[in-house]
Amino acid sequence: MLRVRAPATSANLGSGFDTFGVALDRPSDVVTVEKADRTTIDVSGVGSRFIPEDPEKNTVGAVAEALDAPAHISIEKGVRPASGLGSSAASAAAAAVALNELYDRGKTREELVPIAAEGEAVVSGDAHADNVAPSILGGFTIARDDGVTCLDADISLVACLPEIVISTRDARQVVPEHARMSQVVETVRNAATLTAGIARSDPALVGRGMDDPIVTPARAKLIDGYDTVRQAAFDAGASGVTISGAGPGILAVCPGDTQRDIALATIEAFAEEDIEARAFQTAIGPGATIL
Ligand SMILES: Nc1ncnc2c1ncn2[C@@H]1O[C@H](COP(=O)(O)OP(=O)(O)OP(=O)(O)O)[C@@H](O)[C@H]1O
Ligand SMILES: N[C@@H](CCO)C(=O)O
Repeated sequence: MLRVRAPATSANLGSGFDTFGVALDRPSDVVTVEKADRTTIDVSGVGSRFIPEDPEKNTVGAVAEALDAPAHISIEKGVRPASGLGSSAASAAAAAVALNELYDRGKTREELVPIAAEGEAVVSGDAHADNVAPSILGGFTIARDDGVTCLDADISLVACLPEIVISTRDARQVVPEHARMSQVVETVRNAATLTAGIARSDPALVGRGMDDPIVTPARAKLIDGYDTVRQAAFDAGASGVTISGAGPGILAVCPGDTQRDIALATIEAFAEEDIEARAFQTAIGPGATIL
């Protein structure tokens, strides 16, 4: 029997759609695996009643299949599903690390990324790796089809989670098919600025580099109160604010000692719209850990 904790993640960071992601130091999922003749799954914890236990429909089932590692898999959810905090990816990442170890498959952490991404295909129709990469490797990750680049950084964040449900599948439907060249230029400029900010652990640069003129404006329409909350976070000192993953979570970068004020400001701004929310005061953190 083996237990692995894998963290929530925030993907995209605005300018890095389907490419950038960060591991968050909280919340997380814990997955326990035990060898079995066929894969079975049980799920407990936050939002577990919305998560299928059928291996064909749960992200961890796809991972067990891809590693040819049948097991009884117990998932303790700490990351609410359909949150924008990489809930489905946290379970997949934990299962990939756990099953690789349980069956002695000898894959490196980087080799486990596309395997865990198979789980994302089950829930969103697309095997994007921008959540599973940081959940497995930790830090800030740049996920490409041919591998992952990983950087450590010390950045404080607030992840605010409103009581709204948006599925990644639905949020991918509103992504524009085309962009103007001026928008592409702005996105490249911002993505480069953000990456430099990560390399320097500079929250001002990271925040400035999160602006995205293409995907975020289209998705913001799905989140009631998005503009109010974004402005409230900036007023409380955030250096950058964007949608976390496919939403509805919102991610704010917190310079200096602004974290608590930003967390409260985002909760209050959602409350003004009659939406309950909770805010995690978090930071870029480590990847999956064998317990
Ligand atoms: N192990 C799992 N954990 C969480 N959700 C799962 C799992 N397996 C399947 N699902 C399904 O995946 C969906 C949630 O995934 P989705 O990608 O929409 O949200 P998310 O992972 O929180 O968000 P994001 O990828 O935007 O950060 C729900 O419909 C849920 O039932
Ligand atoms: N890059 C993905 C992350 C959510 O799974 C998206 O924004 O759709």
